[in-house]
Amino acid sequence: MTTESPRRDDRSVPSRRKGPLELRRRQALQGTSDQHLLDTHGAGRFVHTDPWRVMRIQSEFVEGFGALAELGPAISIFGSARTHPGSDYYEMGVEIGRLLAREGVAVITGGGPGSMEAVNRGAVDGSGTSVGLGIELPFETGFNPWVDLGINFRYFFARKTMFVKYAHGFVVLPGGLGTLDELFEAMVLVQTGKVTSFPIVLVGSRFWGPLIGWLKETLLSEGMISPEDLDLIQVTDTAEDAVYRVLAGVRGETEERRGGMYGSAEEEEAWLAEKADGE
Ligand SMILES: C/C(=C\CNc1ncnc2c1ncn2[C@@H]1O[C@H](COP(=O)(O)O)[C@@H](O)[C@H]1O)CO
Repeated sequence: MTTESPRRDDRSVPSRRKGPLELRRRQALQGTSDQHLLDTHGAGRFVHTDPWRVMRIQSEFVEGFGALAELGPAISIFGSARTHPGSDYYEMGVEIGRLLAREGVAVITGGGPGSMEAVNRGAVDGSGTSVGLGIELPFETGFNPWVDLGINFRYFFARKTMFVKYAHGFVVLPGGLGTLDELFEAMVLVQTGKVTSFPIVLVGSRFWGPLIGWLKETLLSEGMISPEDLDLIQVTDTAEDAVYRVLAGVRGETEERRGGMYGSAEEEEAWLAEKADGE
């Protein structure tokens, strides 16, 4: 038995157009857009629908672009939400914020506690521009007191766009999952050519060393990344060198100065040898 195709103009099949959509059968029996707009029953439900979310997402981009368009030179700095004043990582963050501010470079952080606070604090101390891009979380922490220009986001992806679009490079302090997410997103954007000339400097060789070792010994040796991908990141141990490297990278000076991730090919060899000796 063959099944005949229904005729396009079969009037027994409910059908109608809704903007660009062609709707048939059950799809066509839902109300029109105007009916939904004017209907007061269940008012408030609409804010949980995807079209409404699209508007909110759009407004986050509009707000972000509007607030940051005239920021000038800026560096985004990531790092743990859990470090405390007095710890090495926190104090490193303060110093990096201060040094960038003194170079006339704005800092952009996640606006939260820990190393984010440290960097914002340093920027204020250095009389610079201190930006925080907050994120709505179930455990709300609010902006740290050293954020001078704060924008709160509902959506991670809109916020991430701002970190990249308005910064000329990234500095990454030790951190957890949030920091790793931000680091790897940046690396993928550079690897895939979505952003160019974008230096990424990791601070803390003891902290980052094992990750770099894994990238080399597992990802590279199993052919999951190319040797050039390892050049996407640099590692250093001082605030001065981190700021020097990220600003040199912004100015396109990276290649003259750098032979490998550890500043020079020799330094990198030495680090690898030390690691092989069972550090
Ligand atoms: C967990 C705590 C506070 C959370 N508040 C945050 N506010 C703003 N941005 C945040 C927050 N937590 C994480 N981030 C982002 O991720 C990075 C740090 O995450 P990690 O997992 O601590 O490494 C950071 O760069 C932010 O952009 C306080 O207990």
